[in-house]
Amino acid sequence: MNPEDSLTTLKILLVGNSNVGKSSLLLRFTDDTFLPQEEVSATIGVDFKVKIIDVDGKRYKLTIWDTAGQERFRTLTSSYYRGAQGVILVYDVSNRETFDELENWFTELNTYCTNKDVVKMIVGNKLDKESSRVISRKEGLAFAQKSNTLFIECSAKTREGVKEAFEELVLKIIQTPSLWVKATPRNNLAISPPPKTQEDDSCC
Ligand SMILES: Nc1nc2c(ncn2[C@@H]2O[C@H](COP(=O)(O)OP(=O)(O)OP(=O)(O)O)[C@@H](O)[C@H]2O)c(=O)[nH]1
Repeated sequence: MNPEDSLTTLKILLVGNSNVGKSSLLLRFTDDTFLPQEEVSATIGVDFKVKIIDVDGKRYKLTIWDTAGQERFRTLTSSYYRGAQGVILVYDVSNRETFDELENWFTELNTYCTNKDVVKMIVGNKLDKESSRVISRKEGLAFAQKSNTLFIECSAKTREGVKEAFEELVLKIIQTPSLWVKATPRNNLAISPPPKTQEDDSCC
């Protein structure tokens, strides 16, 4: 058996307006690469990548799904959300419209997400464009707090904050036991135990 098959698999989605940098964040996180503007094309439908990461001393297999921000390229919305444990809502710190439209992304997420405890994170991307920033960190954070989500600013271009965003999201997912559903080859859905804590060690 491939050792990767026994890993806990977590499904994470990237949503947000077109051009905010969802595909770039995914590429930076999985391949540590940033494509020049002329090589970037809009996502059509859905794309996904797999990445193995270690968080809190344990190894996880992430399947990270990237959707098209443009309405005309969006397909299969409900199947995309099904079973997701984490959702990253991305906006561009230099574009107010992408921030204002986060409300619509929340509505879509609340309509289609099957996990009621799904962990949500708001990510303000393009932090490197400091001189054209229109959403302050304070405003982004206030919205995230109001929406009860995690928050981080980052730049797919400079890599600042990207790894931290995914790691923080995964950490929160593993701290949410109701999301611990693991696919195994024999019985399709098995609940895996929550991570061991210090309390466990001291118990009995
Ligand atoms: N300066 C800067 N530009 C970025 C950053 N991230 C992405 N971009 C640029 O923003 C543009 C859009 O990036 P994409 O990753 O294709 O955006 P997307 O959200 O996946 O777009 P859709 O596929 O249409 O939904 C590209 O020209 C990227 O090079 C960043 O952190 N900083």
